[in-house]
Amino acid sequence: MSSPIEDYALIGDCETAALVDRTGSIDWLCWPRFDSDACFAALLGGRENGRWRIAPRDPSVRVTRQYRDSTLILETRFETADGAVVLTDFMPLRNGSSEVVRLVTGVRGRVTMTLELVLRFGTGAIVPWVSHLEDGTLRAIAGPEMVVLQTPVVLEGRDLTTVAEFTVAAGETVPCVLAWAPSHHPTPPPFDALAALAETESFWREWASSCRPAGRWSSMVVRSLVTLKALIYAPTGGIVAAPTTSLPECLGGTRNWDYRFCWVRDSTLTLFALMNAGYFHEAQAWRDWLVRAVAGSPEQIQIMYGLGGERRLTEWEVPWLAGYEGSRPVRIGNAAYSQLQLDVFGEVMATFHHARHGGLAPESSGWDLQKRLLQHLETVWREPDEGIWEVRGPRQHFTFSKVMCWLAFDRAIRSADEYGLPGPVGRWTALRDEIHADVCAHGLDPRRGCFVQAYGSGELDASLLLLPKVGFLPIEDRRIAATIAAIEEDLLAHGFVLRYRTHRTRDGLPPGEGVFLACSFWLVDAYVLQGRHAEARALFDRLLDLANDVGLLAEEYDVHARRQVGNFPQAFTHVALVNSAYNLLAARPPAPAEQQEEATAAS
Ligand SMILES: OC[C@H]1O[C@H](O[C@H]2O[C@H](CO)[C@@H](O)[C@H](O)[C@H]2O)[C@H](O)[C@@H](O)[C@@H]1O
Repeated sequence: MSSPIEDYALIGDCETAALVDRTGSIDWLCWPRFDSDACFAALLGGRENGRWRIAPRDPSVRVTRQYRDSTLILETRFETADGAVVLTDFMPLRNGSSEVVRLVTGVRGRVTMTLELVLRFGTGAIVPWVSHLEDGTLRAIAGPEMVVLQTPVVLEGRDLTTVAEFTVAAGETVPCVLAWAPSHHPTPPPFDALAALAETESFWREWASSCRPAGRWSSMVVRSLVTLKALIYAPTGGIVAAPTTSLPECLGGTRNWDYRFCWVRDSTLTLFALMNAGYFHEAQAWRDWLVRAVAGSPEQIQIMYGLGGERRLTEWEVPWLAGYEGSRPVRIGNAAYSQLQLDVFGEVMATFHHARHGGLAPESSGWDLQKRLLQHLETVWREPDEGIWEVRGPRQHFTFSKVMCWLAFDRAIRSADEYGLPGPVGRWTALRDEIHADVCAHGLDPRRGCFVQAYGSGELDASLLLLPKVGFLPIEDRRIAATIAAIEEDLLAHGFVLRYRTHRTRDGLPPGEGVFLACSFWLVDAYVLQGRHAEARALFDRLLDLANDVGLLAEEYDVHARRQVGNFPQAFTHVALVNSAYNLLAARPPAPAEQQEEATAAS
């Protein structure tokens, strides 16, 4: 059985990522891309579905771990009765090859370690053919894939598993390097693990050093940004929503989805957070990715794509995996790719508008693309859709979707005005005003005076917290105040925010899920706008407390089980965290005592 979600840490090389638990086991790794088949899938099944564990043979008295400063290099320290070792895990940035490096360094005494490598290609199903080459390399091949293990440790094959036992004394370092290559390529050459460590460290340090300081929240903000950067597929600029599939939104339930794709929504929001923190290079790469991905007929625009812009993301269920704590089915692919979600138009237009402010290099095809999107939006905004939450029930006229259509035209008008870009501005203005009137007429509950989830519905929806943030109505507007109050009354669980009441909404799925962390950060933002600073800070700090020991958050949190749930780590959540931190920071100047605290945190 896998570990609790919060026991995992992320390592990655900006093309794929792995999850390592507190016992030194890598239980998830898709190779060579985020969306490839996994060779370690124990996360969604058992050890027989593939994992790589390096840990002390005898029980550890204490396990602590941390990332090395602002990097993606994980250090797990095991204390045993015989001494202490540090296991350093990382994936070097690629330079033609792809590796997972594990270094075992003795800190005190002499510690006997065990290594157990279970390679199962095809996401936990295929046992490869394993051979020991003359130079000591272990090579595993099945079909198109090859994985090799290079280490001075003497390896042995037992029960379709590679095992070893070795002792590390204080001051010694034992390297283990696992490399992937297509099976028709030559076996990867010997790899200098220590040189790679130094290069990887300086890459991440340098990248993190240009982050705009976030006062007392700097370390959590940097961790979130490093995580977001790790989710960007470097060759194309596409951004995955999370590196995992099918971590359940409800333990033991069926709300299990594949997030290893690029949602236009999640990607734009990620960029927003990165730009907020001062990163524009990634924005440029993603804009170019988007221009390529949506090229062609505007009617065929999708809400999500593959890493390279692939369009067919057919969803299927994996029969051989038992699922995370029995949460089945395990899904690969995501049927949401063919949905209509009107909010993405607003998110795209807002992000590009923001990027212009930040000085993103002008590019004519970028504006052309945006104009084409608006042309298409003009023909579809009156349609019902699946909405931001991607319901699998009947389409509805979701209020948030319509508001984001308003936003799309509003930001286009502003871009045209401020940067002298060609319109038709008059046409966009008429549409913007028409949508605004439509939402105010149909998206409001006349009895309570608050906005509701969908036209004609009495249900609330946490996405409505974003209405003042995008400027649809001012925060002082009584309808906005009523909406925030109604959400506080109806959607809070232990002070955190549910997306909506699943048992009262036709989302096509059995009810029940955790509180949605991004939505909880949106409540922080709403409090900031309302000037409720103490409540905003209190909620923000409670949310930060949900992060695991290395600062990572999943999509949701189960307040009863006190467990993280949903895919992990999730971009959406970390994006919201970053934005809330900057919003809180900008809200008011810190008191003198806090200034001192923040200066210490930033140094
Ligand atoms: O629970 C229903 C839906 O859950 C997923 O969508 C959620 O994740 C997306 C990626 O982070 C996010 O963009 C969306 O707003 C969330 O609702 C899943 O991908 C859907 O297929 C599923 O219907």
